[in-house]
Amino acid sequence: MSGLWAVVPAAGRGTRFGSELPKQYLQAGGQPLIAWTLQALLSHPAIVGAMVVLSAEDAHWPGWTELAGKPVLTCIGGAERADSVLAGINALPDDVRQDDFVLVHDAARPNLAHADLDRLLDLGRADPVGAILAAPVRDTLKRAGDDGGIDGTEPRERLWRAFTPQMFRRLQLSKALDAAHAAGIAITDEAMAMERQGLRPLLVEGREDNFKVTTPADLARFEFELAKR
Ligand SMILES: Nc1ccn([C@@H]2O[C@H](COP(=O)(O)OP(=O)(O)OP(=O)(O)O)[C@@H](O)[C@H]2O)c(=O)n1
Ligand SMILES: C[C@](O)(CO)[C@H](O)COP(=O)(O)O
Repeated sequence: MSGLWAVVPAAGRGTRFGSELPKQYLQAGGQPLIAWTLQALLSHPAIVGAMVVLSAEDAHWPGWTELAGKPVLTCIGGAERADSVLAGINALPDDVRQDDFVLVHDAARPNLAHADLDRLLDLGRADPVGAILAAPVRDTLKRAGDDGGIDGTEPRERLWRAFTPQMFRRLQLSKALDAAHAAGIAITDEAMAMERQGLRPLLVEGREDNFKVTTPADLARFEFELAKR
């Protein structure tokens, strides 16, 4: 089975994190978060290269052209994450066929485990649509009122939290993203674009520690995870 390219959206500003430096370049364990993310992907035998999607204003990209002996390419993303993902897919090398699976993984998720990637690839490759890593909601969900009080409790049966990587076939995903963009629909993950096409990607349960670094508490959590390695 041929290897997969990973599209790594890394063009965000990290507004919710609140630092001057975009969060994907914040240091943990002696290197920027994006280095941990790329190493987690490129050290896996099934991943053959990474397309890192950068902001046009990015002044921090270290300029890697190879990591773990595999090619690292870059392109410029867009205003929204979905725009960046589409730019990354369109910039992939021509030898990535239209029906090849591609993996999309947030630069801001540095703690991806190979066991999760193995499971996603095994199940996703066998699925007619593709698959995403996710985890069932295990907490009670409250809807907040404007005053900070509880407006109600939401049913959580069969609710899952979507993670990345998410894996879909190149042409099918680019068409779905194009369609959502044309319809002016805000897409927050690749699966949502596929769902809009009437497709039902497979949910693959992944580890809760494959979290996205969004706030300073998440960075502290990743540093704790590193200390356990
Ligand atoms: N226009 C954008 C926005 C986000 N991303 C990337 O998508 C991933 C997940 O997005 P998020 O956690 O929201 O990152 P930011 O957009 O940077 O965070 P914020 O919403 O707090 O600004 C990150 O790796 C981010 O760099 C991107 O490539 N292009
Ligand atoms: C793609 C994602 O990480 C899945 O949970 C999430 O939707 C990204 O959301 P963000 O607001 O762009 O961080």
